[in-house]
Amino acid sequence: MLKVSNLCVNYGATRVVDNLNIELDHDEILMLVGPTGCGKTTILQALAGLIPISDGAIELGRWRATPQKMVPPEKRHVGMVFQDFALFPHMTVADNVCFRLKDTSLADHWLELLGMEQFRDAKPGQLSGGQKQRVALARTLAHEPAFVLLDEPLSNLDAALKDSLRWEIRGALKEAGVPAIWVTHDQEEALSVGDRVGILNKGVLDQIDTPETCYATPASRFVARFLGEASFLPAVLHDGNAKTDIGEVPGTPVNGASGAVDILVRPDDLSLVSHSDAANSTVDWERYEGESRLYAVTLDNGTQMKVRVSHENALQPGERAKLELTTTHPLAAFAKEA
Ligand SMILES: Nc1ncnc2c1ncn2[C@@H]1O[C@H](COP(=O)(O)OP(=O)(O)OP(=O)(O)O)[C@@H](O)[C@H]1O
Repeated sequence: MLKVSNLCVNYGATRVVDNLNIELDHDEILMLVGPTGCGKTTILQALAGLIPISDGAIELGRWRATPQKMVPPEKRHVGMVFQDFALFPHMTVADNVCFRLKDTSLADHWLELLGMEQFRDAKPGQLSGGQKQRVALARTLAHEPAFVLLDEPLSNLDAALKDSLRWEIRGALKEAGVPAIWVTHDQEEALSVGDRVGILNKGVLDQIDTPETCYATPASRFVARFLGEASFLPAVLHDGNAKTDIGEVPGTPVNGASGAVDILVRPDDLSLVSHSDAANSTVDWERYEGESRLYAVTLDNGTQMKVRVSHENALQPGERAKLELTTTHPLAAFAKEA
């Protein structure tokens, strides 16, 4: 188990990672997300042993690193995967994967598993971005790392490739059976391929939990907004029931919120009907998304909500419409902001 306890990292007088606690099971994948500059790369560098830590401990198997006891990267058996692939351009695929490797049979195993065996003799310059990343992953896993750190491995690839490669990477990590921390900017990637998601806010982990829990019951408004479109609708929460101007739904209190609250509403928790006698809102703007349309709609009570509907349902800005809560699952209820 990879265990990070009360980890703090300072750059000079500035604390960049504050009291981080993570425990990862032997084959668990944690997706680490957060806004730019919140400390994601710093965490990976600290775990890899590339920078000193200021407080706390990192441990895995037989080693334990603290501010007093630096464990060098090679003793941690860490595998790293970067967005720019970091392959040697003058070496073939096979030589890249076998670089400093004692048992080269593992290289063949991972090249085959990642569909790259026919490119053994190619140089990185002859490969596409996705192929390069497969080689980089094969190289990392062939070295039998004790844990793997991935720093935005898909950010240099186009959208269509990202979608398939993320599942290949997940499959390979699961096959290797190692804990992994995967930094991404992509909230869809974070929610789909990880076993758990950690959301970092200015160096502090706001929440670490399953994707479903983080999305449906965020620990804070920051997490709610970071993981997707979020609208906050005034409601009165009583006995697990949230009453709003546009319908009643089950409510789950966050941090003991009760009475006058704001419930978190996602765009697919709502329906929007035009030409209704019971119109209660006005369309502000529309974003065409192909399969669907996203609307911003202001209710007559002044609250702006985002709602996603079928692409067939075209409304114009300024048009009156009826917005209704249609979900039956419980919505997270937050105390009113001061
Ligand atoms: N070597 C350094 N010396 C001083 N400050 C640094 C150093 N490296 C990073 N920082 C600062 O530490 C903070 C965290 O940086 P970090 O690169 O970990 O963020 P990040 O979440 O990975 O950002 P991004 O998503 O943009 O890659 C930032 O404010 C950054 O400016």
